[in-house]
Amino acid sequence: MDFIFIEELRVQAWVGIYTREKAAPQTVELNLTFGVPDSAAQHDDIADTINYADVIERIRQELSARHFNLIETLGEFVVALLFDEFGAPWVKIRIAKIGVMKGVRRVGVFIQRGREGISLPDSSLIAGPEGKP
Ligand SMILES: Nc1nc2c(c(=O)[nH]1)N=C([C@H](O)[C@@H](O)CO)CN2
Repeated sequence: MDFIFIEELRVQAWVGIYTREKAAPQTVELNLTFGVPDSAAQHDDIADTINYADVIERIRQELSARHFNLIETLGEFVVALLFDEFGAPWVKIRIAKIGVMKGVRRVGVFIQRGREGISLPDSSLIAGPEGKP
């Protein structure tokens, strides 16, 4: 398995439990890593892998179209999108709200999951930006 990463993807999302968060979207930052077949590199063919431009477009579309109370629910939704629509065998995702609380730069959720039957790689090999998950 190879891994595609997408770092510091900023998306407008409807998320939060407060009235102001239900009235307007806010910027969330996503860091994603997902598995792709290493056979894609051998064939040098986009048809054999997951097109990361399509992933970014679908995340933007979906997050602009629905509201989530919890950042955890939003995170699980993106994981399900990668599994069900793109067939990713393994996903690591970190989603953060930016500057929503005084004295806190980012707050959010981190989820790492393999599809049923897919064993997890050693996570130390696939650290996110600056070594963060
Ligand atoms: N575990 C969580 N706690 C909180 C969440 C959340 O999504 N998961 N959300 C909020 C508010 O929406 C907050 O972001 C507003 O500042 C509070 N706690």
